[in-house]
Amino acid sequence: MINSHVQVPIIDINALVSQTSKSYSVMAEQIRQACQDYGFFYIVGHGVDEQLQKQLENLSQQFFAQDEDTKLQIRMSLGGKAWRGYFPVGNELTSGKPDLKEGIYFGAELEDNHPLVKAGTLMHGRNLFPSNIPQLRETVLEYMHLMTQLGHRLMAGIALSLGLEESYFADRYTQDPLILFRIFNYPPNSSSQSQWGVGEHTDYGVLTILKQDNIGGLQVKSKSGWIDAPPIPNSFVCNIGDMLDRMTQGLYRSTPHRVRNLSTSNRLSFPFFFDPNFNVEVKPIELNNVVVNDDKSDRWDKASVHEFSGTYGDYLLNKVSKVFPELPQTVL
Ligand SMILES: O=C(O)CCC(=O)C(=O)O
Ligand SMILES: [Fe+2]
Repeated sequence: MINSHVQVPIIDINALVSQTSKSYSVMAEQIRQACQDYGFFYIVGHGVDEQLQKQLENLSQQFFAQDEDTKLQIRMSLGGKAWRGYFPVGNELTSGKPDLKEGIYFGAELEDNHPLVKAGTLMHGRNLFPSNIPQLRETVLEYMHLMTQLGHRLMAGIALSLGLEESYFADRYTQDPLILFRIFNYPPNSSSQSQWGVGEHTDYGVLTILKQDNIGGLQVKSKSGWIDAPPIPNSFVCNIGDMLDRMTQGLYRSTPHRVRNLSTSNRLSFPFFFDPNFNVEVKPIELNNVVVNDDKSDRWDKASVHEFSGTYGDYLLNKVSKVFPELPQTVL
């Protein structure tokens, strides 16, 4: 059952990205409300080049339309410890169940002599790009660059929404963020038993910025039940992840969400994950008047993000090792 009376709020962030206004107090309040009530919000007025977005969509469509063997030329097992490349439908698990989606994993493009790559750190390294669609490389790199800039501005907005100084997160966690980017293709449900494109989960980091095409299928678990987050032209869907839940002691919840493509066409989506630096320890923020919310029973995985200790990398690797059990699992 979907509750169609409740909607994820829409926030215009033009002032935040163009930095034209000295006062962001109204917007900061909107962000606070949205993060507390939904853990999700749409952004408009973000200024991300529409032409580039269109190009990204077209090239991605072109990639997924190819036969499996061609797509497998950049398969994840060739990406080694960097965990980059293509995975076919059914290979990624959410809560132990295969998702009805295929996709490509990307991340910050790091040279072999980068210290983290030299140390053999999982999830760091070079991307795998398809040689037969050469424009995809520059388009993805440019898109990740713009999303990274946007991520920094949104974290400034989130800091303000918590009554913190604008640079709070940059100073402690996201000066050099962990960047992961994925392109997913959700085929239509062919069988009568409709399968989840991605099952119920929360995201792991601080902030996800999602571009979705015009098909729809994303659902968010709001306080009044599951609601749709339908496509809104030239918007992005933002949601907060487990690390922001942890930092705010549950004031900003990492909200469960899931996807089911009930249309008869493929659905493309482009989640961009703006996460804390891999090697930093994520600690609670000293917030005034915050009632700690750590009710594990209502979390999808019955786990507490508040109990773990260690770096963001430790948290992430523990999670993702369950998603792709067959990939390299050791850091060194
Ligand atoms: O495809 C979508 O709309 C959402 C994907 C998602 O939730 C994720 O990758 O974490
Ligand atoms: Fe997600």
